[in-house]
Amino acid sequence: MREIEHEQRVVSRIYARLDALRSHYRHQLAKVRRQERTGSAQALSERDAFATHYEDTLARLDAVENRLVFGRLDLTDDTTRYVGRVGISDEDRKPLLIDWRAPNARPFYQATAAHPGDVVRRRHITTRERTVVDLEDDLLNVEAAGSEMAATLTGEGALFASMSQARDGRMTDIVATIQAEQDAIIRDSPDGILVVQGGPGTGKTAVALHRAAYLLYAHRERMERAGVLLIGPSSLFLDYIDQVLPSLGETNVVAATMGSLLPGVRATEHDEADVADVKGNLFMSRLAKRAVRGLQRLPEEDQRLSVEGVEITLRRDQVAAAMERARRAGTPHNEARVAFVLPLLRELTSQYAKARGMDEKENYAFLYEDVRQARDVRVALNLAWMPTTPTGLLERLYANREVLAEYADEFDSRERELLYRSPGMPWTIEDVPMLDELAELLGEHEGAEVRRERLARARAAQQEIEFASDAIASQNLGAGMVSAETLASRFTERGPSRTLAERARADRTWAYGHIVVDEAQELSPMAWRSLLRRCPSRSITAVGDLAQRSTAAPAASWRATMGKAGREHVRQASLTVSYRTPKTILDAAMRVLLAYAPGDYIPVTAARETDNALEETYGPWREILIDVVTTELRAMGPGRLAVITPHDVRDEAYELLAPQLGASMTNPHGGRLRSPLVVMDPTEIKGLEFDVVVLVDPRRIAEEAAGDIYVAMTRPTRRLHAVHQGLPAGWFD
Ligand SMILES: Nc1ncnc2c1ncn2[C@@H]1O[C@H](COP(=O)(O)OP(=O)(O)OP(=O)(O)O)[C@@H](O)[C@H]1O
Repeated sequence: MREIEHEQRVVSRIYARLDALRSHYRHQLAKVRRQERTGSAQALSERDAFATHYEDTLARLDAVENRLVFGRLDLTDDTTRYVGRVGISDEDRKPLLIDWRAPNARPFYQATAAHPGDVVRRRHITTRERTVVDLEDDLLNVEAAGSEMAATLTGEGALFASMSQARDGRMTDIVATIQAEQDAIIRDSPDGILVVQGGPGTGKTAVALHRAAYLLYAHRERMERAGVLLIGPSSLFLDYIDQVLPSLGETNVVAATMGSLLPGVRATEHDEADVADVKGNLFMSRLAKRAVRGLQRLPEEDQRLSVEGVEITLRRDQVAAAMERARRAGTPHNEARVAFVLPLLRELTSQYAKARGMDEKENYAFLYEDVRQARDVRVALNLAWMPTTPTGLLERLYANREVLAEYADEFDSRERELLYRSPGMPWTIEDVPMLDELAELLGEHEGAEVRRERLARARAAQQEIEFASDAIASQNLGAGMVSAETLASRFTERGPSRTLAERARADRTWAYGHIVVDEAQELSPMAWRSLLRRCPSRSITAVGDLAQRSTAAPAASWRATMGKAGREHVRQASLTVSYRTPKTILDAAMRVLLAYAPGDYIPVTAARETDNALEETYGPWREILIDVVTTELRAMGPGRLAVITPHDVRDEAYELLAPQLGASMTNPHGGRLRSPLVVMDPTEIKGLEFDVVVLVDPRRIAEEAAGDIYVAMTRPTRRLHAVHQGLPAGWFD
């Protein structure tokens, strides 16, 4: 009791300091804002620099209210450190609280009885609002060093309390209870490609997000300037995790799905597995090259062209030479068109001047315009070097079986047929890497005017950055908290402009400082190409589980799924303890997976068990589902329940439940994930978790894809209830 009182005094003092800092920055911000908006551009820019700095700092301080302090380390030299969400010092700059990401907070996550380092005692402090409600100590002294087991999970009480909470449809951060194997991955070097293999519920998503926050802290200069890109499997999933990074005080992360990666295209639906397989194959990049090359066509013979009634000749050999030169420059197709067209227009202008008997030099501008605007000339040059957009080109390619046969000869006729689609159909998520590939090969498709405007904008942005750098330097701002880019992104002559994240999102050619990929097992080799393009520094963390792949064929190794990225410097790590799924359910899921897709899976140990974890009801689901779901909802109390069905009956199951349970399926305050009851198929449910899962027709899900049944069965934190008409022996025994 005395201990709790003591810790309460410390925690209260840290909160008091947090309040003081908040009010200090609020006061400063108000003062800066009161200053008149007059003066030189330099003065304005300084004012804005201050305002931005204060706003950022305030936003960070406001975001860390909950569980601000969660740990204490007692060291061999009799000193004590408190660990929390951010670093806070007192008025004399003496540290009161250490940021969880700082090097000297590391023993909080890493010290074990066997390897205590200089830690004598680690204490987990649990707070509710600002009140200390529980303490839990690990004594890491020499006597304890014999029991390695005790150190496998750290802070078990806090960990179990957090794991056993009812779900509310939003992921929360795990800073207070990060486990040692997770911490090692979170703090790993940013260089190269790190692939993390982990079974269901082992914290891959949590680790990926905390790693993003860690890198933004430990390598702030590099990461803040270029931003971090986070790729998730669906927008629903991004919605599920969107609280985590802000609660860790980080906002400079661009979250996207593969379907929203390419500006201007927004794909939300997947192709069928066999189509997806073809579209993900690296051969597609060759198809892209040939399709773009096909836009550059040498005419069969010389062409007679009419300009204002005067006949001139576009010579085949001159077209060939111009083509050769333009290609040699190595610029994308649309951009190289200028290099192709200019010498030919010059040549045609000479001919035209001669034919009209006029002096070429004296009348060049006007003769040149006549030639350039002549319909014949435009048509002939376009046919030889056609400018186009990625979507236009792919639409024409997929709608033409002959062209497909000509360009895609690596594929057999069945595979080519899978690519065929009629024009006007919406793009799928699997189309995006190919569109991205084409965008890269084609380059910008824009008139000279648009290009000039873009260049002018880029120059203005550069000037703003220089301005901001000056402002930071002259005011001694920054200290790793704010970069010139961030500042420049907040103000322009026209007032506040887009944030770094917004600018990065809108720019196909943006080079990110780091990319974090979740559910990476779903990425095709073509998708990996799109990601590598966005990260020339090859600083990538990919987390996933090969056993949870949706495709019919399980992948043998990570490298095999990654295409070109697999040939880069790839390090692998694994996570082996599941914090979500109770043991009985996890074991059953593994048995089913092995029955449908035998393989060598890295074993996963469940950290917890629940009573009555498995249940089954026999019968036709259309007749019994309402009863099963109603009973489960009642028994669950607070929390969330998911009904998981095969894809083709998902809507039917929803319609069946809606008349009686509609109220549980809507939440006016927070979208679908926040409602107590959802109906989803195995693709949508990926990465999410629920207290209770009712599984409809599991056998069919398993027969369609072993990975899908494994995903579906491992979503619950408490209980799995299957509704079926017969299962093979061994499923639930
Ligand atoms: N160290 C931890 N402390 C507390 N909770 C944890 C910890 N690690 C993971 N969890 C919890 O376990 C659950 C599963 O984590 P997460 O979703 O990150 O797993 P995953 O490996 O991504 O799962 P899946 O493979 O199913 O996508 C989450 O509720 C997460 O908060």
